[in-house]
Amino acid sequence: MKVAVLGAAGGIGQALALLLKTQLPAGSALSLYDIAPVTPGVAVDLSHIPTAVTVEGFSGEDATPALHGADVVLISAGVARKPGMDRADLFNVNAGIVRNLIEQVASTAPKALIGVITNPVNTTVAIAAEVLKKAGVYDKNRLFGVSTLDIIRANTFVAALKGKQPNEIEVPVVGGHSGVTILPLLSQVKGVSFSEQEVADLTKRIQNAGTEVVEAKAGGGSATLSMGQAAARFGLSLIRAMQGEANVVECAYVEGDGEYARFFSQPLLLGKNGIVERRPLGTLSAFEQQALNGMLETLKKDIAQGEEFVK
Ligand SMILES: NC(=O)c1ccc[n+]([C@@H]2O[C@H](COP(=O)([O-])OP(=O)(O)OC[C@H]3O[C@@H](n4cnc5c(N)ncnc54)[C@H](O)[C@@H]3O)[C@@H](O)[C@H]2O)c1
Ligand SMILES: O=C(O)C[C@H](O)C(=O)O
Repeated sequence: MKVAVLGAAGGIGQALALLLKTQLPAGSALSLYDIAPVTPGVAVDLSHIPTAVTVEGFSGEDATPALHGADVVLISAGVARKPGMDRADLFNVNAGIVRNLIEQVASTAPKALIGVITNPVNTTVAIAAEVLKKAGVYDKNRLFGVSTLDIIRANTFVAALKGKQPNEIEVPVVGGHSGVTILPLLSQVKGVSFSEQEVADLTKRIQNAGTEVVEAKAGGGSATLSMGQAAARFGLSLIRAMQGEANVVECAYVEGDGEYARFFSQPLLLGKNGIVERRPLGTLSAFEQQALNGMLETLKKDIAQGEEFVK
């Protein structure tokens, strides 16, 4: 299997590349691309780690040398938030970056599974879908917005509150990846229960966790290390499913049946060609149902902005 990371010299890209170098199955290839000239050096640095994963690095305007033969492409190229900004403020710069990179994926690795990390995810995934469609290679089972960070955060916060080990907790997080569109389904977490106040407080904390990091970094960027871990988890799940492992389920932001919005994060059964089955959300509490209804206008607007951008 070959995994390409686009944006590989950045905060997320380097953390993700390190985790993939140490955790991809033996015989895998890791291909790093970033506009920054340091990228081949990042690859040389990683190549000294003794695992059976080859690493190559490419820089400059052309991403295609990194994309030849890629089975999975993870994209974190773009700018990150500073305090006072919300994710939508990144659109002006990142929309064009994602469009350009996806055009190159479409021409060079049209069958790859693509994970979009670059914000605003609610919108950049719609851009990616429209670009792939224009190129005649869109397959809605192969394009994912990576929302795994919301899940690992939710797992961490719930475990801390309830005195559990984080690996015992799995919180489904559905909707989108910003503010009110992030909806943790706390009513579905096995082995714990919550008061109404706990649900309200936890939901708010999970929705604001990105801002918590942006403010703590005080102008030095947004989440990179936890996102590296989240993207590695998601990318490795894609690889495990592609290699035939059964019952690999992850939540991600994908095009579904449009019941809530064209793109929506929900649990997905993964397989050799990406999504095998979109799983239903299950029974929602009254709080969750109200939050779901309340997010849809925002989410649909975010999606429409991406669709318009490519028209
Ligand atoms: N999906 C999520 O949950 C999630 C979480 C955290 C961050 N993010 C987003 O991920 C993105 C990257 O964050 P980061 O902290 O790694 O930022 P960063 O600034 O550390 O790294 C971004 C990298 O992208 C590269 N880049 C910029 N323009 C490029 C282009 N045209 N082609 C190739 N590479 C290019 C830069 O050279 C840089 O190395 C941001 O948009 C951020 O908001 C998403
Ligand atoms: O908050 C951000 O800007 C980055 C990312 O989307 C996050 O959730 O940490």
